[in-house]
Amino acid sequence: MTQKIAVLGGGSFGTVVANIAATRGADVHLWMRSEKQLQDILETGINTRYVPKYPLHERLIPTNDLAGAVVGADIVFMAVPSKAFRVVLNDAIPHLGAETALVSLTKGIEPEGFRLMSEVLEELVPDHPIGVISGPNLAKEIAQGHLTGTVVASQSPELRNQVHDLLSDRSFRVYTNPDVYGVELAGALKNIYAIASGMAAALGMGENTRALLMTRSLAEMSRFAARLGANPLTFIGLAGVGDLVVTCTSPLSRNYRIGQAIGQGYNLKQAVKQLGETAEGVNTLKVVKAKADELEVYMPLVAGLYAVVHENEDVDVIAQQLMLGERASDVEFIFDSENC
Ligand SMILES: NC(=O)c1ccc[n+]([C@@H]2O[C@H](COP(=O)([O-])OP(=O)(O)OC[C@H]3O[C@@H](n4cnc5c(N)ncnc54)[C@H](O)[C@@H]3O)[C@@H](O)[C@H]2O)c1
Ligand SMILES: O=P(O)(O)OC[C@H](O)CO
Repeated sequence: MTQKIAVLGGGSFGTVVANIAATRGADVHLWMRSEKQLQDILETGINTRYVPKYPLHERLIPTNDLAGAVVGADIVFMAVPSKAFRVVLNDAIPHLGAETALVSLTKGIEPEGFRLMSEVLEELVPDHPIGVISGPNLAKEIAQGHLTGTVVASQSPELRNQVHDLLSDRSFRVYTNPDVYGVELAGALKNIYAIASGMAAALGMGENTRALLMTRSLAEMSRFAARLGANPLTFIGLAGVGDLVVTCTSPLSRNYRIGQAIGQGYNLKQAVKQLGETAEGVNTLKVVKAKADELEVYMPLVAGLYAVVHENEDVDVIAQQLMLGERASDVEFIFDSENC
């Protein structure tokens, strides 16, 4: 039987995931709140604002009727920014079927209580199968047909298989992982380091610097994640290394572009305004800095970036402090730092 899929959020990533599912034969309802955007898609068959030149499949039904999109859906994919996630989910809940699965595509953290989106799902829809998708997935590259890998994480093997079968196609390969928290945390954390990398590029720093930054970012992310109970090995997969590589090197990443703008001398407010799209890393940086301070996790890059982005500290001064920081081990999950 044809599956009914709902994707809530008509931005770049929601649109490409909806289109892949439609191309694979599902009936897909792509919900967006903007009437203007809806009319544009109905008239042109393209989401011009977010993914121009990407024709949408005829099975993709754009709509602003949330109830109509969600009723009878086998899977609801949540594709709104983290700040809107809880509100949109609450609006959708009355229309969910008893068996409907929910999968988050969102890479952010709710500031109150440091909740990841899977935790918001567990809190609000505890009886439904839930999962998350994360990985090196620049929406605009997926739209261009570039070969792409992603990760679906869920504690339910049935849901992992269901999403794998729904979204796998010639240019989109789906891997699975049971570590929901680790996959999701990796996707949220890498946005922070993409800002730092964009900034370093704008300041003319070299490839040695980029390699140093990305490798130490990975060490810092996994240290923090391990302290929160995630499996640090998850970070060597696509959701960790993979996504860190793509967002720390590509100007298609909005978080990277925020860093570039700050490196060019714009302040945060100007950089966010200029971007005009979601850059989750800006808030994630704040939330993670507070959590790292609370848990006393050593995160020098987060502390340094926070000082530059949110406290207007001089980037050269912070970079010097980082370079002259305390003695540290290269690979800390293997060697005890006391013996290095
Ligand atoms: N774009 C990508 O390449 C990409 C890839 C993977 C994951 N993500 C993640 O997916 C999430 C969504 O990102 P995106 O790129 O699609 O964002 P986007 O900025 O392109 O679009 C966000 C969409 O959500 C809508 N929205 C915002 N607030 C809303 C609200 N209160 N109610 C209803 N709709 C609302 C906007 O109108 C817009 O249609 C983010 O967490 C992002 O990190 C993005
Ligand atoms: O544009 P960004 O920085 O939100 O990154 C998009 C995706 O997360 C890349 O995997």
